[in-house]
Amino acid sequence: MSAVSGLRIVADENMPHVEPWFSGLAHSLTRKPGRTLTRDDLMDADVLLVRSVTQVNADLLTGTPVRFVGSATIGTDHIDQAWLAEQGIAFHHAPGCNAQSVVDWVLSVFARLHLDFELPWWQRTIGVIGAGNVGGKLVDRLKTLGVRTLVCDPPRAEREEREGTLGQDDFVGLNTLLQASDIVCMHAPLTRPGEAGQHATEGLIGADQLALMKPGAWLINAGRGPVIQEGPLQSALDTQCIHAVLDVWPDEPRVSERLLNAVYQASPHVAGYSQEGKWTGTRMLAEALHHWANQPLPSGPDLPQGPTLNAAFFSQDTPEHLGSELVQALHDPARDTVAMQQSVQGDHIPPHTFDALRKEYPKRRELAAAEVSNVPAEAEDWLRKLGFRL
Ligand SMILES: NC(=O)C1=CN([C@@H]2O[C@H](COP(=O)(O)OP(=O)(O)OC[C@H]3O[C@@H](n4cnc5c(N)ncnc54)[C@H](O)[C@@H]3O)[C@@H](O)[C@H]2O)C=CC1
Ligand SMILES: O=C(O)C(=O)[C@H](O)COP(=O)(O)O
Repeated sequence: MSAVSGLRIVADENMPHVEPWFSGLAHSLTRKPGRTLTRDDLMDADVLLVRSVTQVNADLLTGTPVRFVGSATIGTDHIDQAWLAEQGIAFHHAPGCNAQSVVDWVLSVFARLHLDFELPWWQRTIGVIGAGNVGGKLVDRLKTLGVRTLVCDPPRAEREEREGTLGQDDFVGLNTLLQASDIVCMHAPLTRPGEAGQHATEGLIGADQLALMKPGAWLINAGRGPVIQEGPLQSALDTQCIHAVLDVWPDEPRVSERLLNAVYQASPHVAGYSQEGKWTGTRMLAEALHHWANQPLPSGPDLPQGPTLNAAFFSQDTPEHLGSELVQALHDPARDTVAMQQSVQGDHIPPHTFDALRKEYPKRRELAAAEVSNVPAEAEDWLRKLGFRL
């Protein structure tokens, strides 16, 4: 195939590192707000680069010259992949790009629970629903830390049974996981019956499922909001003794004040927003587009060196306490919660305010980017297992 260049590229204005990686291929590079992108914006575009807020389907692309769509995300529920394939439009996304970021975000929530409630989460049973790139990494990290984990992932369990590769994780059914877990972490994609049949996840967690949870258990969702039904969740938080931490919302980008007030920690769909995760998402699309265009990938930008944390400045009561404080130093979910609470207008956070919180989100690094100095010998093993470099 001959090399393609001079592409007219339209990219989401919130996608970082686009110029250094794509300008060599571009005749024009136009940045647009992804949420409000229209068909008219694409009448002169060959390539469309989006994030999770743009619905890419026949309504958006019919009659446009777009031949390549890239989404710098793990999730693909905003993309009508079947329609793109029918039209012969190439599609690429970025599987796993920000998986470590989400795992580190979960650890920051655990650290908050430890510091606020003295909850020794490492001695509890943690259930993970959806064990792909994100959930699988989380399970591995928890096992390394010696935590008892339960995994519910029926599509993976079926595939591994078919392929004879069962054994790495002990899969359990959803009901068993909900009944037996002290903390439930949700990392399933948003899928509908048409594409995923009996394993569709939309509305997977409703009143019957919430009623199975242990009194006092925690439900953490960093997958997609509509996997949990809003009404039953609200009732369970109001009347049952369960607690929730939400990064994604049933009616996102609108968040009701009532639900916001009922959860312990809240964030505006930013679990994957580490600098590493965003950098990798854009780079994976750059690789895919350069491959499609039969052009060599330019050397892109590098991320700055991560921070150094001096353990001597943190409480060293126990290794776990030091770990929680260091994790909070890199990312404190309480900061996001306050920002969400301050964004309520009337009885909800409006979509444009939710999007503004995401657009202006402070830079965040993954645990592995941070180097910790002056670590007491007894804490070294725990900090390494959490993911820090010493
Ligand atoms: N909050 C955030 O910022 C982010 C959210 N996400 C969301 O997390 C989801 C998961 O990400 P990855 O693990 O990288 O995706 P993945 O595709 O690698 O894994 C998803 C796993 O969920 C499993 N699954 C599917 N249906 C299920 C069901 N009914 N019950 C239990 N498990 C089921 C699949 O078999 C698969 O193993 C993404 O689809 C995306 O929607 C991803 C990145 C950032
Ligand atoms: O990768 C995914 O999937 C996500 O959920 C993204 O982290 C969401 O970020 P945006 O694409 O909406 O910026």
